[in-house]
Amino acid sequence: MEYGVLHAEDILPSMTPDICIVNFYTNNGKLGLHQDRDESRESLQKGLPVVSFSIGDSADFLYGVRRNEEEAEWVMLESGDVLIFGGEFRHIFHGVPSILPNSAPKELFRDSGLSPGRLNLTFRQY
Ligand SMILES: O=C(O)CCC(=O)C(=O)O
Ligand SMILES: [Fe+2]
Repeated sequence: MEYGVLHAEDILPSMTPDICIVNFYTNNGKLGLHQDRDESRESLQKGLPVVSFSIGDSADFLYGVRRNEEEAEWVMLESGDVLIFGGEFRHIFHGVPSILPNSAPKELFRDSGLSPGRLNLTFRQY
């Protein structure tokens, strides 16, 4: 992995998103390790990035080069975090094994009317 990069566009190809996939996780919500490969062959070959926005409760996020939870790396995604993967890591396996209930900023649910849980938006180019 590259560290110390200030701008994702310095290391990833730019894209114009035309797809947004919306996931909503309740307290027991989870998503198994998978690759995002429903986009066009060209998009996948170019490594056009997936841009993922997390809103609401925090989530454990696993990622790795194989579909193996034991080997996977882990990061916590909190409300407001933006995760981007593309380039040589476009085919990385990733998933959400668990949500941390009641971890969102309190004002969020109060002010937005969003149901308790975690909202994730991923933008991609087909
Ligand atoms: O909820 C997330 O952070 C990941 C969502 C995801 O991997 C997907 O929609 O393909
Ligand atoms: Fe995914």
